[in-house]
Amino acid sequence: MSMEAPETSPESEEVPILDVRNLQTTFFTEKETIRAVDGVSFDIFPGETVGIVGESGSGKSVTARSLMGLVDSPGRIIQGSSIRFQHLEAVRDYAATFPKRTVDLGRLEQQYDPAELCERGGLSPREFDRDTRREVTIADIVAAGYGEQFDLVDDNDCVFVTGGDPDDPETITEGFVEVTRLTGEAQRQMRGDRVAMVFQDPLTSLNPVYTVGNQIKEALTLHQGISGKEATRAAANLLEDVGIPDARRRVKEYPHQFSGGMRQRAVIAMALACDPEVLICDEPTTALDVTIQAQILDLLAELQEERDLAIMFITHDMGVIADVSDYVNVMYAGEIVERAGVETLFEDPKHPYTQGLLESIPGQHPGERLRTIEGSVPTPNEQATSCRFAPRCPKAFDDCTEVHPVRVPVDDAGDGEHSAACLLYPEDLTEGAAVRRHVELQDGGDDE
Ligand SMILES: Nc1ncnc2c1ncn2[C@@H]1O[C@H](COP(=O)(O)OP(=O)(O)OP(=O)(O)O)[C@@H](O)[C@H]1O
Ligand code: NI
Repeated sequence: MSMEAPETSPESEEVPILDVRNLQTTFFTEKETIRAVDGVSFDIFPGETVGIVGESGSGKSVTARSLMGLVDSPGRIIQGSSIRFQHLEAVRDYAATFPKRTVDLGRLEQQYDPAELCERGGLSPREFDRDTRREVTIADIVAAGYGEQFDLVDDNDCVFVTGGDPDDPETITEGFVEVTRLTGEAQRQMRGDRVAMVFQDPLTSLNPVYTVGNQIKEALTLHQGISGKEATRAAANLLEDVGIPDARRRVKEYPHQFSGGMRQRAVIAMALACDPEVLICDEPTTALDVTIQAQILDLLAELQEERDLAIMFITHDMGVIADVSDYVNVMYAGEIVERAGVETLFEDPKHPYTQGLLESIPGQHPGERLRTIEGSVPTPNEQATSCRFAPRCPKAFDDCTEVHPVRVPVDDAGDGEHSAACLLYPEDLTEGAAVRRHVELQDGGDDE
């Protein structure tokens, strides 16, 4: 996985493997429109675990399924959303395999002025998770699905090269595969070979009528092209890697012969059979008892270290989040309301929702009844014009029902590592000035 090309600069290692911007996944049911994921932005670096935490119905699983290209009908990822997969080896591989779907963005960058395109199309920089039009790039416009209207790209295009010659994939130094634009074989290759997912219930991933070994072998054949005796051996090795004792015998057993914890280990082995760069875990330990849960979390940490895996870890359990994450995204009603490094989040939570979640961890106030946040997560049916947490928020004031907060930096360092979407911030401004700042940012900055 190392980047051996001599022209690769050291900075290229600093690129997040997944860059998610303004992700919006909407369910268009007969009865209503549900904006399950509504403008979510975050990134994940190789070897890093990014947690997503929030109450039931906040949009965690739909975020995960969007990254996997597994959104069920009547759901759709809508225009403006972008999920960039920025693994250099994968980009080269895709450019070689799908040359007709590969675009030289470097060339387009020389021909077009993104700010002018925004102006012409009436596009707000918010659409690209940017503060001002000047910050918008051609990559933003194309990735978010606005390239067609300016005749920059075709519907089919999904591999975007920003450095190097797309016709000579080995020379590529920078680029991305846009996950939201993948279809057909290109999508299948991403889902299998590059990004894998582990669900809460291992039985959704295991077929009861085949042996565990055969299912892992099938994954190995499909994604790594190995079969026969070699695959049998590799399957047993994988089971061993995930800590299943007596693996050589157990590959021949059926899922029902495994305990819950062992099944989840088998599912993780299956995910690893694809040798993915990104592993998405959606409540993988929720159904397990505490001891087994801890073992699975240890296993994931070990595998991450060995393979430099990027992990997105979803749970509603603040305790688990504290254990596994490097960074945490707190989700509420389809939005990320706070993001911080794990220690910062627990020591200095800024958003009243995060503060509420932390207060509701059992054992915070011994002898007292467990505190909970009253009420429940609303279903976002319309574009937000106010703070969706305001009706439950102990700190809400009048403007909270009038202005939709934008996520702003809240850390002392001001490096953007810690941000929250709440009208109480930035703290150094007066309440009125802070509210005005949010209105301005919402409108797309003070571009002149
Ligand atoms: N197939 C679907 N059709 C319609 N609405 C859906 C569908 N899947 C999810 N939703 C809606 O999207 C919203 C977010 O759901 P999601 O499953 O992502 O929540 P979650 O945060 O994972 O919750 P939990 O902790 O219960 O798993 C919910 O309002 C849900 O009703
Ligand atoms: Ni879920």
